[in-house]
Amino acid sequence: MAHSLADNEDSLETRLPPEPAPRTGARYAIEARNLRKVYKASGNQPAKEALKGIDLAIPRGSIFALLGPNGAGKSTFINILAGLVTKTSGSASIWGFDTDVNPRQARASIGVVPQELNIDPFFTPAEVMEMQAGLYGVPKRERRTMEILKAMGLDDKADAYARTLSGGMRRRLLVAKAMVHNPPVLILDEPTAGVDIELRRQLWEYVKGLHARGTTIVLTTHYLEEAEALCDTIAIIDKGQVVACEPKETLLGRISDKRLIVRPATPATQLPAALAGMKAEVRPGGTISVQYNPAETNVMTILGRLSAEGMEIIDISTEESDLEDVFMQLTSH
Ligand SMILES: Nc1ncnc2c1ncn2[C@@H]1O[C@H](COP(=O)(O)OP(=O)(O)OP(=O)(O)O)[C@@H](O)[C@H]1O
Repeated sequence: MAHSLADNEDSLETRLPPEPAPRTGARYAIEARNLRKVYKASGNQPAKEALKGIDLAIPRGSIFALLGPNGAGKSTFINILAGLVTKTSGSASIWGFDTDVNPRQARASIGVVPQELNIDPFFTPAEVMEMQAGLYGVPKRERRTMEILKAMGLDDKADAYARTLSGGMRRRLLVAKAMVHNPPVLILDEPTAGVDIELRRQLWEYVKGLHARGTTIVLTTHYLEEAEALCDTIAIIDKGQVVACEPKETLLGRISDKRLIVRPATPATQLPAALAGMKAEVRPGGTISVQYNPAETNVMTILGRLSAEGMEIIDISTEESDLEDVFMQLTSH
């Protein structure tokens, strides 16, 4: 992706970020060091330490997921990067630009897609794009309104009132709007919250398209399935701290437990005594799921115990652990 530049610090033109001079950390799209945020006490609300020293390095070119339970601090982190919340201490840089030292370039290096669908219903997508381009000081000759709308599948809606757009189209318009100044990093805050499965998958395809064209993508999500399907690297934040940040496969490999699913001839209504002390449960339909670590427990031992208790088994299968297991283990929720 090309980044030409207005370099005048005094100019309002913060549009296209220059390639920063190579230096430590510049290979990261985003780098946070010991980032802290304490929201001050107000009224009867005590002060809240929302970020307790976040260290995070998001590689350039990745599709990166920021996962965490409600209140973990994900929005606070994103809002600090977007320049909407002031950090208490620590440092953050975007595309190699420190947010304190080069705030304009840092801000020009990211586009943020907010959670809310806040689009004026009486503007058309083309007008929304042109206004945003004006805000970022992108000169007319460099504007790519139709190109971006096309990439988001909205070119045929360029001149329709926003109020006539479907929810999915509005979300795509917000992504298009965030791309107006050609930022190398795009942050999506819960892009598919409350969106049905079909639309979610459609949005994933658009996001993958932007990534394939060179944009680094960072998204927050509550959907483990979304992180698993879309992202190559995943960080889990809990109570203002990073509890894991690894390539997806490494993270999934952390849990070596598997599950053995046993289907008895007579559907089970309660756990057999033979499984006492094991992590087991009866599933709807009367199958029994037993969690085990293959390095410690032999499947035949489990089956042998059930047979010895008189159970007739008609089928067995195994399941690998998924992101949900890792998430539950790391956040102990
Ligand atoms: N403006 C604020 N003033 C005081 N406390 C705040 C403020 N914004 C957030 N908090 C608190 O900081 C903590 C982190 O909130 P944040 O919104 O960053 O979490 P989150 O991970 O984005 O949660 P969610 O997934 O629910 O959006 C929470 O305890 C929240 O109540």
